[in-house]
Amino acid sequence: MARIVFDLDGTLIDSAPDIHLAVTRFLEEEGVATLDLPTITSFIGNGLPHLVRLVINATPLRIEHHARHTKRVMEHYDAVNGQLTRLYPGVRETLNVLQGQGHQLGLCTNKPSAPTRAILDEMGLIHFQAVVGGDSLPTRKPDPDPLNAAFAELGEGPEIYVGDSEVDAETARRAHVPFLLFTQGYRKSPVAELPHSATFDSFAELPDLVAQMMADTA
Ligand SMILES: O=C(O)COP(=O)(O)O
Ligand SMILES: [Mg+2]
Repeated sequence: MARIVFDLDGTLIDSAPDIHLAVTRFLEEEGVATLDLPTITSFIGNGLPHLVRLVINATPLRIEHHARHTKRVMEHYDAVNGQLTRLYPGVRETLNVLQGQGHQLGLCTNKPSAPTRAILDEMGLIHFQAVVGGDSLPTRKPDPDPLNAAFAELGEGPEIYVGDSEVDAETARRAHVPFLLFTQGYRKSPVAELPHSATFDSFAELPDLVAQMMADTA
């Protein structure tokens, strides 16, 4: 059986509306014009401190206050996390199927660990034997270390990484791990520009895709 590690934002959950809400509350508090959902969605992928840097660059706010602003956006996010976030269709059923087939499941996200644990609890996603967050290690994706750490915690078996973005494709490439690209997440470039082993549009396709990859590598 395989070790399958998943990305979180834009892969298992559509969390952009809550991240947008947190940033909106923060910008209102600062008396600054708010940014729309597509803009904030395009900022997701490299972790919250990076997202706040992009927000600062898009507003009159100043980079000297990055640490304080990051802390405040995080507080707003912790307060709203789960309100507007939804699982992508079929996620729960597919995780149940893969776990039932004996695969070892893990999570590797650039979202900080505390809100990651909170949203997994909220969504009842209890499938992961390894959870690596954006602040779990000194580096984050696209550095391959967090992904490798998740696989190491899962023990033995072929490795598969499942994600939605440029950052995930690059992480998989650097870790030399087969990458399954979910096409309905927060990717900014065309599918063809992201290195991948296969793509899928719906979670119902994933168990067959995994079985096929295992047969190909056997
Ligand atoms: O928090 C982010 O910026 C991205 O999170 P992800 O790695 O789960 O897509
Ligand atoms: Mg993602």
